[in-house]
Amino acid sequence: MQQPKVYSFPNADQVAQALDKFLAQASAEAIKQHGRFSVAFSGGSLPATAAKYLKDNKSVDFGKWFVFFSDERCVEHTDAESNYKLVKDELLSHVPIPDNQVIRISESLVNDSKLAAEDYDLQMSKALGCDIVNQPPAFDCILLGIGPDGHTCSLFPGHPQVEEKSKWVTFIDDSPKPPASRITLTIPVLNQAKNVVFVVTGGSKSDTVKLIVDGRDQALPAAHVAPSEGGLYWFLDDATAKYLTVNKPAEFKL
Ligand SMILES: O=C(O)[C@H](O)[C@@H](O)[C@H](O)[C@H](O)COP(=O)(O)O
Repeated sequence: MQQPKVYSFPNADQVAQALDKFLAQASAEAIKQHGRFSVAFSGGSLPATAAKYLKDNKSVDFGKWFVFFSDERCVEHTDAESNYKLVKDELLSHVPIPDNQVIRISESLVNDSKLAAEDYDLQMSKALGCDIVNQPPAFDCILLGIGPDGHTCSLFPGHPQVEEKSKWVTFIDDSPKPPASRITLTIPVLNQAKNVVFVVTGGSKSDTVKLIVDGRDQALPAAHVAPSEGGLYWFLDDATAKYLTVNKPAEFKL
């Protein structure tokens, strides 16, 4: 596992500018190497930050992007709680990603999170064109946030989903963060990715980030994210990075 690369910026707007540059380069490299860019988005504040400059970046070949969701609430696609709706509003409705290259939860299954998770796993393996029965899919990029409790995706402290090793998509019906029913990628998938990028701004999680980035406190699910061969990145604002002393922020240069 590589050491995390930590970048810190004066404010969330500059985090968004840097993230735009990072994603533009990562997607260009992936498209050059294997003809597509597979990226998974979390919900919360992440889509707005990731899309702020990216949605107007004319250098990006969005036609070769395949968009997935690191986790998703078990709700209709038009529901205000839907991560698909959030990413659509912030990014998908502004850029030319073919609709059949956006892999979303099946609406017909949102009332059965177990079936929704199994279906999403099948959709994921079909879209990535690989037989992932024996090994997790290798996303080009997975974009993650964290909660104050150190959750990421819908992997929450003290919940069994954090330890799931044989499924690539699992489900939860007692999420401490509403809504209660969700599907989520599992740690083996996150750790197979070529790039995992945490985006945390606002300053309210500086203690949590310290425990994860410096302390690698395994009680916190986000600390389980350690890509075996891929890169691990933290895009933070200065208010969030202020307690880091072991993995101090480095100069951002691509
Ligand atoms: O569906 C979700 O709720 C998210 O995927 C979740 O894991 C989110 O990333 C964190 O809760 C951070 O959310 P904020 O960035 O809004 O604090």
